[in-house]
Amino acid sequence: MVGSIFPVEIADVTVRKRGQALLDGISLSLAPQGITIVMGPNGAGKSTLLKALHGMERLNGGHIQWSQPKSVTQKRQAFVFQTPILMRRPVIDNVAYPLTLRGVSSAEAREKARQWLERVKLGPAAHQHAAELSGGERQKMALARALIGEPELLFLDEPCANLDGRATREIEELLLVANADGTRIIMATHDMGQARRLADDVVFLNKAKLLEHADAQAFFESPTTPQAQAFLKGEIVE
Ligand SMILES: Nc1ncnc2c1ncn2[C@@H]1O[C@H](COP(=O)(O)OP(=O)(O)OP(=O)(O)O)[C@@H](O)[C@H]1O
Repeated sequence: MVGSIFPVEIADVTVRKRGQALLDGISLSLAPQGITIVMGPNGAGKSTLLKALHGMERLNGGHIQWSQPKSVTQKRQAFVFQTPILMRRPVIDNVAYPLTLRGVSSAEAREKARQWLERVKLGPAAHQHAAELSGGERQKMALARALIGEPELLFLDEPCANLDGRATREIEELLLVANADGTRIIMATHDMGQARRLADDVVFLNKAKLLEHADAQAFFESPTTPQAQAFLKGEIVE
């Protein structure tokens, strides 16, 4: 049994594009358990941080040190984007895809996908075309496709940004169950209520810089920076 990919040490990470720093000297250590919520105003660098951790951004400085080699680390992660990627296939094949990629037989992959579709309450939609699903259903499908591979770490970038309350609640319940079952979660959200409901710890970014990393209770009750205080009051942060 190979050990955990956690903890991860993020040391002085900088990402620049077209002369602009999207991440500016970020240093952070993330523990093996829980749900980390990445918060901050528009353009703060939340998506870029998630993508950098997932190996999707070239770093201009610093480094990210996982507790396992890169080849192991990347296979143990999954990423759910704000707008789910849809394959032009039935829902069940979209969900089975990560397993077929790994060489699991089509019958076994489809059976596992069917079970996951039941868990996310999409069982009746299994044979619909993915493009026929509503926004909330697409996100649940994306979540099932991410979780079917039993990732040690799941990234989510604003997964509920365009969803109604009911779909948001369903996604949050699935995330809490996944986390209780052992999947580490790192998620970017604008939604303060969602952050309060889900976070064990909060990473607060503003203008490409890390301003706070704290336990959720400490962050929400006594944020230390004026920017986080203003953000939590719903003020515009500059
Ligand atoms: N490929 C790119 N080239 C140039 N600038 C970019 C690129 N991607 C993002 N940016 C800019 O970098 C900044 C940080 O973007 P990022 O998406 O990480 O922020 P965010 O906190 O996730 O924002 P939002 O809440 O709006 O999604 C923004 O100003 C954005 O416009």
